[in-house]
Amino acid sequence: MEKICVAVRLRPSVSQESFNGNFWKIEENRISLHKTQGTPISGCSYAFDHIFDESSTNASVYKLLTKDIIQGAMEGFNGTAFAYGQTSSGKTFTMNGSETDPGVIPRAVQEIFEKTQMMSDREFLIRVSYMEIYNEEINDLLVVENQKLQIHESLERGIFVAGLREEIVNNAEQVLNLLEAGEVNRHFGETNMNVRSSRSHTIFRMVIESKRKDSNPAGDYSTSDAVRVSVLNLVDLAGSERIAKTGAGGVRLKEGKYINKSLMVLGNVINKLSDGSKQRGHIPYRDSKLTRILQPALGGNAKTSIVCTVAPEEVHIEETKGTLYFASRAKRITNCVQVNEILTDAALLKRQKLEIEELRRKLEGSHAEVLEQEILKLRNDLLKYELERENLEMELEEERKSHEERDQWIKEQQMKIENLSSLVSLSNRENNNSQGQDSLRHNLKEESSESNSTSRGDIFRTPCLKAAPKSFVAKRSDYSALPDFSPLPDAFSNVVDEDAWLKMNKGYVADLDSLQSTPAGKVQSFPTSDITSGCLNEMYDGEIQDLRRQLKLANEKINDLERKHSEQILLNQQLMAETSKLQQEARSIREIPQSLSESLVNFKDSYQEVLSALQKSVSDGKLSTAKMLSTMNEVGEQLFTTLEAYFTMDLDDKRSFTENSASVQRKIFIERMNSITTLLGSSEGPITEKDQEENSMYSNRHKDSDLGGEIATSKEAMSSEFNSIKERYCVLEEDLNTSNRLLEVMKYRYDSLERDFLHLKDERDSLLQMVSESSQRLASISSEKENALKDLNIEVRRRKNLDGEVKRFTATFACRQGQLASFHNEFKAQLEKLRAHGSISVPKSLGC
Ligand SMILES: Nc1ncnc2c1ncn2[C@@H]1O[C@H](COP(=O)(O)OP(=O)(O)OP(=O)(O)O)[C@@H](O)[C@H]1O
Repeated sequence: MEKICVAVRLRPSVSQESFNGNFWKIEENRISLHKTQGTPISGCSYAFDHIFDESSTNASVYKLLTKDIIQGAMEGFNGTAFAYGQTSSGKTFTMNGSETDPGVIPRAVQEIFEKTQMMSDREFLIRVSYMEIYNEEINDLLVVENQKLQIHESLERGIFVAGLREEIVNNAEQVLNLLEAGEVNRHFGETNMNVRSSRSHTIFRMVIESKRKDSNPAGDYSTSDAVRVSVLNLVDLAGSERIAKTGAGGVRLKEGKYINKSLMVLGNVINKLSDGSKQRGHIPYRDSKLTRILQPALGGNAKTSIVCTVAPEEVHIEETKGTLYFASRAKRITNCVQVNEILTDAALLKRQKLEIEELRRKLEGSHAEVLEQEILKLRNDLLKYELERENLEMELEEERKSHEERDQWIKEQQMKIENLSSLVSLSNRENNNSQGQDSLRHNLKEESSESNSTSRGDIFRTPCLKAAPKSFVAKRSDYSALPDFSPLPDAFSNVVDEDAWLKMNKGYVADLDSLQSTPAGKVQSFPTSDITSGCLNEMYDGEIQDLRRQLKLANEKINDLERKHSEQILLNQQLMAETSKLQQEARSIREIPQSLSESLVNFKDSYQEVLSALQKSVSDGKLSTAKMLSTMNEVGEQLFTTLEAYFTMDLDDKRSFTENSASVQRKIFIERMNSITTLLGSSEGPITEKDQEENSMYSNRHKDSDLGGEIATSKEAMSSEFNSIKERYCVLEEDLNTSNRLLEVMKYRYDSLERDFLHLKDERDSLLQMVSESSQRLASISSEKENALKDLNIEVRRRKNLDGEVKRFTATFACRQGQLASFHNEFKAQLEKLRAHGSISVPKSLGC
């Protein structure tokens, strides 16, 4: 356990005026606030590991605060150094420094490469990355395009930023150039407090891997093949700021809120960690990206130092108090630091060889040939066993790998089954609501695109990582395994205002329970290597039963839908028949006026033919006036009777009106007219005496009556008759319009029914498609499952056999070791005996 090293640095005053108010006084490692007269203000005195006054240099800060961390990093310990403080208090100055006084980062880089030269017995591989957290988004400062990167966590890599560029570097100059390039991409902005204020938190990271050089093959068995991997974070935080003082507005204001919020989360994490392990409870690392990335440095496996920068001006006293309070809390945090070593199999084997060689050396010097031979035999045996053991270990390793692959495969299958289940249940829901079809299809699409992208594990790799020498990173597997994605709170952009700032800087401990928005991670249980095939069977059977049940339900729903669909079709057909009947009716109604007008034209033609025939007969003197009049009368009567019958029949029952009945009436009339015309034409010769007599009789008969009046009366009757025809025609037209409207409505209804029908058909088709897809998937999953079970059974058997073999081998090995030990003891005893008897002179060094 190791405490975090905390220091405070007071920057030189920027104000020209001399102090005439309260001021900060530094005595050794204590800083306290004093009144103008010099008396200390109670409760405002703080002690830290180191305190740097205005005259301090970056060199001294580096020496006291970071040098140890760098040494640790070279030896395999993780390390973090960061600067915290209000805006314009000197964080960037401390971390980056100036040309004349380089800061912590350039000094650290320089020293690391100097040390790699000095540690000539080890070979190093160093990678660097540089990122910023701006408005709660992680951006790569080495590659401008790498923006909004995500944080992930995996067993092998711990917490890491996916997609962050890692450059392999060979010398300090290369790193400083990268830093310079990164600085260009960093977010700075001008505020009232600082013309070049950092608007983001930056993390400069170096990953140092080292391995002892194999330069001593002659048999220095004290060497180890372990690879040390350490991560060094050098962090320049953005400054906490009072909105009122910085005069921030617009973009600056937004940035300020994000900065304050993340620093508040950092403060909360520090407060929680400083509470002591018993009262700690949940540490809200996940509440900000900054704390999530710095998690190992805060209460984890890292040597950590914090330099808290403060401003001496009286106007900043409140902020300085806040920073000092933060520093005091941080001082209480203890980390659990350990070397990060990866032991290779070769290293383990070497250790064993070393033990055997020691044993051998002890026995060396004996002149007894028998013993020598025995030793040789034992050595040979041992080598044989070692070989066997190596083979077995290799086999075991392979088994383990294939087991892991199988586990991974089973996990994938489980996920597929889960996806399928959710798909089927979604389909059930969707059946009840036809409008949800689109979203279901969308889900299907998503699902398929997801399955297409299972190979997208690449995004978790560090894309630009240059290939390291294979031998060097022999036991480091690639990082493509699925990492645990660490969600961060969405509502990060919640306003953090002046009030929040004040709380933060007065050491206010926020209600952490309300901040703990990160739900505890759910542990998904996957079948482990020692799970029995029976358990797997049960598990899969249960899932498949469940799937089948859901499929059955879906089928029932589909059947129900199909039944409804056929009912709709029946209704549709009825409506269509009705519609076609109505259409026919409307068509015949529409034809009535035209047929009427045609008939009228025909009547008119026939009537005019008769009239002209009469006129001709009268002018030729073939027909007497009396005859003409009586014929006209007859013709008129005939015409009206026919018309009356015609219209009465048509209009009273327009439904039964047909072209045939109309033409029959017309034909009768025309025939009658033709016969009159023929009759008139056939009456030849001049008017006879009889005709004249008839004429005179007719004249006598009608001499009192007015002929003109009679004609006028008949004209009136005719016009009234025409008027009534007109009225009936209007009525008919109205009826026709109504029918047309009715027809339109029917047409519209028909169209909508047709649309519904097509829609239902589509739905049915897509449902059928889905069901067939689901069935196919189910079938393929079942066959895959069966195969997996078979493989698993074989695997389990093989594993058992191997375990047995390993046990047998270990027992034999132990037995041989025992034999060797007893032989050694015996040999020693013999020597002792011989020495005691003084029969031979045995050198003291031999064997004892
Ligand atoms: N110890 C120091 N000696 C000399 N100058 C200093 C010192 N500390 C800070 N300064 C100067 O004060 C100014 C503000 O410092 P700096 O930019 O490092 O503050 P900061 O805390 O990083 O601010 P911000 O949070 O706004 O980025 C700079 O001009 C810097 O050169």
